[in-house]
Amino acid sequence: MAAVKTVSLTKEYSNGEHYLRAVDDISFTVEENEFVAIMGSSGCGKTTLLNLLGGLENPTHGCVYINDVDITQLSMEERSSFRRWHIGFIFQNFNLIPEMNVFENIVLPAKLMERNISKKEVMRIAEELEIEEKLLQNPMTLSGGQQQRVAIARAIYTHPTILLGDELTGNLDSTTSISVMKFLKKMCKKYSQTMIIVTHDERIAAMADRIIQMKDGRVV
Ligand SMILES: Nc1ncnc2c1ncn2[C@@H]1O[C@H](COP(=O)(O)OP(=O)(O)OP(=O)(O)O)[C@@H](O)[C@H]1O
Repeated sequence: MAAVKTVSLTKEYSNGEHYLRAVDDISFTVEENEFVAIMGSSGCGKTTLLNLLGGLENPTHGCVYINDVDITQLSMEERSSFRRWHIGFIFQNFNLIPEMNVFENIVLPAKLMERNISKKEVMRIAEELEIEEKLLQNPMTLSGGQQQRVAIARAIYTHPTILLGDELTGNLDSTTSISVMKFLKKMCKKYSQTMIIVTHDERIAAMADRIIQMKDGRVV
């Protein structure tokens, strides 16, 4: 079974009189346990594609299958529940909740899934990401790179089958980026996860099993 499959996936935005095809008729498959990097110049549609894969936007045409479920056919409510159980999303702007401390942010998706929280497991992940001393702090008091690692910890704590990341190491220096990616690869292997990331960083992309190159909304 493919972990992710898109069929003629298309997203058009209207800018007044004009239509822009940010994602233009993309069909591809990502296998279970595969690590794919999406690359391409600014504005070519990478973030839009990732948002469609994660069900955060509706396509104009086409379908997205995640674990054989066409998420474009789900209601908003069904899609949020599906996303919670199957997809981990690491956003470019982190989306951390300022009213909660770092620990509470990391375990929030698991709480929403009504799972038991293991402090030991949070600690293990936090140590790998070198944020173990920040767990009781407000995330807004952390550096951009530290906030990014909190967002990564939150996305992986529930071990989602699909991990989607938009420039997930964009705020980290190159040594930290590589070590974070090595850790994510190890976790994906251990928990049979599939990882799809958008990156501009050639060294990060080189760690992937496959690179998908985009140009003007298409896979080239
Ligand atoms: N909500 C929107 N409304 C109108 N146009 C949009 C919207 N979101 C994205 N676009 C346009 O769609 C195109 C693709 O944008 P997208 O953010 O997917 O590109 P990208 O490859 O991720 O770029 P970058 O590498 O700079 O982040 C761009 O021309 C952008 O202006």
